[in-house]
Amino acid sequence: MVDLLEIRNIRKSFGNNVVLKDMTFNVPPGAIVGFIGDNGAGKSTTIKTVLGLVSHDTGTVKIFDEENINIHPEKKEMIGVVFDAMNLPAHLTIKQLNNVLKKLYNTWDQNHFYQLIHSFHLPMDKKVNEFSRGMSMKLSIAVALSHHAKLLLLDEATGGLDPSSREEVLEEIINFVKYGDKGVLLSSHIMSDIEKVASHLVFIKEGEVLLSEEKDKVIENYAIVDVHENQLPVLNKNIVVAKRNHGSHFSVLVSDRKELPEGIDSKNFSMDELSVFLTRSEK
Ligand SMILES: Nc1ncnc2c1ncn2[C@@H]1O[C@H](COP(=O)(O)OP(=O)(O)OP(=O)(O)O)[C@@H](O)[C@H]1O
Repeated sequence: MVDLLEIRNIRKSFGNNVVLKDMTFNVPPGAIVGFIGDNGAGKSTTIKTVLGLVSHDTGTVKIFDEENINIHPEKKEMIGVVFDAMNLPAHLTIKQLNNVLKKLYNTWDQNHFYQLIHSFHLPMDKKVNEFSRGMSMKLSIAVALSHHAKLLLLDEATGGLDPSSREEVLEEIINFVKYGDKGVLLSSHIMSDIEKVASHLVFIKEGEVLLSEEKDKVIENYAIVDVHENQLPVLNKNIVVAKRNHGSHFSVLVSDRKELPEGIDSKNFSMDELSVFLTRSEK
């Protein structure tokens, strides 16, 4: 099966500021890709580029194997999007919104929408502009999940949610990919969420991909080792992903712990530690 989303060598600048440099990764069918990077790393710009909301300078974006600029409006319905600040019509109640969305999307699934509204504990009678930030977020997620999308682009979608709402939303995201034909790009700063649901990890820093890998491979094979600078040359260059300098010592992230020379001990790491390591490392 072809990738649902394929981003190849994307470069984007705003004036002299190059914010995406050679960005390359993909979302295969069945995958939940955790998209991770510090504030300003380029996550939202990447997602906006995918949607054609900002133009890119060079590179290609393919959605469902078609260049995103050529994508037919009907196929656009197959993309569900949640941004941090969504603009759903403020003066409508959920029932009224349902009537609008029914006309907007050929594939609108009212039953599923109301099911999600119920399990997200959203009020039917309040207007959207009376919703809290978290409630608005849950509503946006319910909308994105209710038009039979094949690809979900979720930008910080779980950020403002309380722990039990986050769990409900994460369960729905896992449900979304369960038949193996749909995929999700999920940007988040909450590493426990990524750890819970992601099948793939894409870490970026200053518009560049530092690591793009299946999560299980990272957990099974990757390791962080502490070495003296004199020991650096004994490490196989092909397995060195990134390193951090601490004076005469280095912490090194390697992609295959089995390739480590004898006498160099590896340590396990949490997703949080991996995230901090990568964003503070040199390549
Ligand atoms: N419209 C714009 N004009 C100029 N610069 C922009 C614009 N949009 C984004 N940028 C810049 O692009 C860079 C990447 O921003 P982006 O919003 O993609 O980061 P992000 O990874 O989503 O960050 P956060 O985690 O804080 O949401 C930042 O330096 C930002 O200032």
